Formats: sequence, C-alpha cells, structure tokens
Amino acid sequence: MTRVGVVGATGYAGADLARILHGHPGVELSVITSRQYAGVPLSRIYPSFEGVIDRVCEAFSVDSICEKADLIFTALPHKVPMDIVPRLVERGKRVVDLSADFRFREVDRYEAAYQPHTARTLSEKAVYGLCEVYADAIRSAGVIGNPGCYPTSVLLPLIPLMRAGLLKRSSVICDSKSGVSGAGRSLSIGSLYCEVSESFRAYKVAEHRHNPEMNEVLSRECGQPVAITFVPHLLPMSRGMLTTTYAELTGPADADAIRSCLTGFYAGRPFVRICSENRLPDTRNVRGTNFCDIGFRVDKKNNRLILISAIDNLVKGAAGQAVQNMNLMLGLDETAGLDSVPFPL
Ligand SMILES: NC(=O)C1=CN([C@@H]2O[C@H](COP(=O)(O)OP(=O)(O)OC[C@H]3O[C@@H](n4cnc5c(N)ncnc54)[C@H](OP(=O)(O)O)[C@@H]3O)[C@@H](O)[C@H]2O)C=CC1
Ligand SMILES: CC(=O)N[C@@H](CCC(=O)OP(=O)(O)O)C(=O)O
Repeated sequence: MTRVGVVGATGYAGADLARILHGHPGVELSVITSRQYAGVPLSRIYPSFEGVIDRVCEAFSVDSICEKADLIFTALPHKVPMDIVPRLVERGKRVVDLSADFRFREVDRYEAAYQPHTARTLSEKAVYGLCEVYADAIRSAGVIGNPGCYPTSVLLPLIPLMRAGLLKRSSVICDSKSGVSGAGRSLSIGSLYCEVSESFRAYKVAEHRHNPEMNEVLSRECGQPVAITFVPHLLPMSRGMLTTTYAELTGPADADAIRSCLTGFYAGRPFVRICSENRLPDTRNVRGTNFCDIGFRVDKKNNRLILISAIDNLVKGAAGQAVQNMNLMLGLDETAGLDSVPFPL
C-alpha cells in the first residue's frame, strides 16, 4: 500500500486531507506534520477526529518524511512549498501541492501575482491538477499544482464551452462566493465572526490572485489571450463556493447545444454533475463531497449564457481534488476515498 504524508495537516485543507486519506482504501496515511502542534494528536485540534484519527503530528523534516512516505501532500501557505517541494522531488518523491506555487506554467504570471519564485524550472514542469481536463498528464506527473478553489469552480464549466468556441472570449464575467474556510485557519480580523456574520461583501474586485491563474489556463485552452472579469465575495458560512458566470454566445442561443457540449465533455467523469433542467446547483448539495455541480440558463433576449457551478471549497476546491490527483498518479480508481454519498440536507 502506498504510504502518504500530509505537510501542514493542522490547517483546514490539511485536516480535510487527513479525513479523506484516513478512509482511503488504497493508501496509508503514514505521517502528518505541523510546526505549532508537533507531538500533539490531530484529534486534539479537531475533536471530531477523536478515536478515529488520533495520529500525532510531527515536526517537518525532509529526511523523516521521505523515509515514511512515498507521495506527499503539501498543504502550506503560498511561498513555503517552493522551498520544500524541490527537496522532496530530489529524493524521488511525488508531490501534490495545494498552494499556488506550482500552478503556473508561465512563472512570470505567478511572480506578478505572488512573489519571486525560487523553483522556476520545477514549476514549469509541474502539471496543473484540474483532473477532468488534464488527467493524462496528471497520471505521469512528478509534481501537481492543485488548482485554486475559485479557479476550479470557474474553469470546469467554462473550458468545454470555450474549447468548442461557443462563447465570446472577451465577454466572460465570473462572480464567485466563498465560505470563510477559504481564508484558512490562521487568525485574521477579516475572518472573525462579527466581521462576516449577517453580512455579505465583495473583495479584491477584479484584482484577486486567482484571476491570473484562470487567465493562464483559459488562454492555453483557447490558444489566444483570454482575460476574464472575476469578482469574489465572502459568504457568512464555513464551507461552500458558488460561481455565476455570464458570457455572450457566439451563435444563436441554443440550450440543447450547450447541454450536449457539457454532458459530452464530462461523460464518464464521476465528479462533475451537469444538473438536469429542473435544478440549479447550490452549495448544500455538494457539501463535504468532491462534486462540482454545473447548471445553466440561456438568456435569449441578450444571447447570453449564465452558468452556475457549486463546489465545496475544501473538497473539490482543495483536499478532494488533491486526492483525486493522487488516485490518477497512482493508477487507482479515480473515486477511491471520495465516493461517500452526499448528505441529503
Ligand atoms: N482553505 C481553502 O479553501 C483552500 C486552500 N487552498 C490552499 O491550501 C493551502 C493550505 O490552506 P489552508 O489549509 O486553508 O490554510 P491554513 O492556514 O488553515 O493552514 C496552513 C497550514 O500550514 C502550516 N503552516 C503555516 N505557516 C507555515 C510555515 N511558514 N511553514 C510551515 N508550515 C506552515 C500550519 O500549521 P502549523 O502552523 O502548525 O505548521 C497549517 O497546518 C494554502 O496554500 C491554500 O491557499 C487551496 C484551495 C482552497
Ligand atoms: C475566502 C477566502 O479568503 N478565500 C481565499 C482563496 C482561497 C484559497 O485558499 O487560496 P488558494 O486557492 O489560492 O490556495 C482568498 O480569497 O484568498
């Protein structure tokens, strides 16, 4: 059985990784690390794990983790993985990194949005882990840049339609809403209960760092520069992400053509559900799951398509997609560890 490790297991994404990997039939969670909680069981930090995941966190050391794990997830703040991942790769380990450090092929774009990159060559070689689109490259990848949560919810509905030339490239506007867990577990005033409850706000309007990530992928897909307008919002709830995308159609409005493009592209892909005509996605129905639900309506008067997509930001937007990537890399069933039935309410 493949031994896997999680670096940064005490964060929200790391804890969801531990949760999913613990129940995974094809791998063994052999090591979890933390700086602040070395020597402490994960169940002390997340009491829901008590009696289930009592594994003790260890201080991170390259030697120790390389001895104990064959594949390693890094669930750390941006900038930290670019120093750690090359050392794991040198030791022959395969890595799924949840930060933005290995998401960009065009490293200049990363540097413009984040900071100078200290592992440029490795970043150029890493594979962007959007599983439903890049599965072939993911299977043989050494390093995966696991997509951002907003980009996952934006790219999955758009890529099939943009590849098929059904949407005007310059007309795309994406309006996303995220639960507060998207900001991570570290203390920040913006995440305090009194700052987020009973309220709803846009932030980083048209200047969020996920925007260049989406633009890079869509430009590659279209073979021409694409720059979408992206506006994120913070929702007063813990998990969940809903994106509404508006785009002009290139031809006459044809809902059947849209549906057949989406269902054709995602045929046989277990985690993308194209909603039936009588349903639109919502965050409740994907909570705790690796699903991305996609629905749409055609605005005939304006010849515009409106796409709605919903994910759990911590699962399909982070830990779930990371495990899906691992499944592809290891040649396991893509759904292994991720096939729990969603809560009905
Ligand atoms: N939250 C989400 O919805 C999503 C998160 N991601 C990405 O996943 C990664 C983790 O995010 P998230 O879990 O939300 O973040 P958290 O802030 O909740 O967790 C970060 C983890 O990293 C550890 N850590 C923090 N600083 C350092 C450091 N300087 N060196 C080493 N370890 C450090 C922390 O534990 P300790 O201090 O004990 O070491 C903690 O375990 C990020 O890159 C994030 O962008 C991606 C998509 C969605
Ligand atoms: C609500 C909230 O603050 N969300 C985070 C984005 C999500 C995230 O975790 O960042 P990465 O996907 O890039 O790793 C933000 O806006 O920065």
